[in-house]
Amino acid sequence: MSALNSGRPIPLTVLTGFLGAGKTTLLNQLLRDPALSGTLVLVNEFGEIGLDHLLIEQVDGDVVALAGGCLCCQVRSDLIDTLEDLLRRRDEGEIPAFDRVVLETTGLADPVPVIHSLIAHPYISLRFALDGVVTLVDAVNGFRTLNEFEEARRQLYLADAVVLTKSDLADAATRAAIEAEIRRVKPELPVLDAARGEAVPANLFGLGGHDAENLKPWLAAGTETSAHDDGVKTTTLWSDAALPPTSFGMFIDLLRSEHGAKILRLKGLLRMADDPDRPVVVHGVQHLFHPPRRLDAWPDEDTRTRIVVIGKHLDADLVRRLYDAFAGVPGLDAPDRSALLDNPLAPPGMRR
Ligand SMILES: Nc1nc2c(ncn2[C@@H]2O[C@H](COP(=O)(O)OP(=O)(O)OP(=O)(O)O)[C@@H](O)[C@H]2O)c(=O)[nH]1
Repeated sequence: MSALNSGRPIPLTVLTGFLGAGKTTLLNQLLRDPALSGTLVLVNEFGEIGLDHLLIEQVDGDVVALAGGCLCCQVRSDLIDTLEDLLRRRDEGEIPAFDRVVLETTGLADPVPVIHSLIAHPYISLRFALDGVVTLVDAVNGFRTLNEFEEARRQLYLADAVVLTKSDLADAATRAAIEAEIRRVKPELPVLDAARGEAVPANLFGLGGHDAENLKPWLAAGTETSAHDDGVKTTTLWSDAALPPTSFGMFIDLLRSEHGAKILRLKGLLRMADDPDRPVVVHGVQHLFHPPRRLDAWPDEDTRTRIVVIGKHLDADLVRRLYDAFAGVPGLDAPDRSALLDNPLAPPGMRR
């Protein structure tokens, strides 16, 4: 019997994890599993423009049907409003009667207010039951992130299960150290290794929900969204022109070598000159840049290059000017591509 017919609350899993930990990647894997048919995925994004909902099986629009009987929707303003609207549409038969929800939070989200809204709201708490908080920890960057960001620590404290991602990219010592750190913080927590195929629905769902008693100290500590760490800002770059592949490589190299320590996350959908109809997706997470991936087609009608950079104390104007120089956007007082590449004073790797 579905949750609608039985009147039982709909289980809701919060999927959290710092910027670039691998939440969208894991969701895409999960959505291929028949165990998730009937699931609604809610994507919450940080930044002027969102790319995540486009990268989930490349869909756009309001509520979209995904292959395998799942739905996908973006939290546009407020989580409670979005959930209420979805319930109404579900109850009126406008959208299929989903019987599970997975909420992907933004990487910088403090999960406490999210969970508080879900369990304290008079109507929402009747219709949804918090099934668990699944926190992704990136084996490569996890240590630095846990040290530096209160949001990352809270994500770990509130977890009912941890998924360790990118252990395939970490050496044995780094992997062991991050696992030991997770166990130090929460010894009883199940730690599932994504690279070993342990992050499967059977291990991630039905975690038993949240014990309100355990949550009380956190909720008492403040239900307001904690301010993002000082100096964290999002910059969005757009460009109509197709980028020569070499230019983009150089832009990334320069950005990483000169400003890498200040970059928390870079995500881009790029229009490249060699094949403008098949955009390239790039992901940077702190110093780690993942191999670019080519899509078969643009995920929505916007075929411009879009890049979102989340930085800490990163000079947004400088990033924009650097990008414009490589993208060939003329600007006052800005170097063009050849000036950068032919300049004998350019940083190593940039000279021809
Ligand atoms: N090698 C490897 N790469 C991974 C793994 N998980 C994620 N990635 C890569 O890490 C990058 C970021 O992954 P996403 O899934 O976009 O991360 P996210 O947590 O959704 O990112 P935000 O939405 O910015 O917080 C992508 O290039 C992924 O392909 C993993 O277990 N191993």
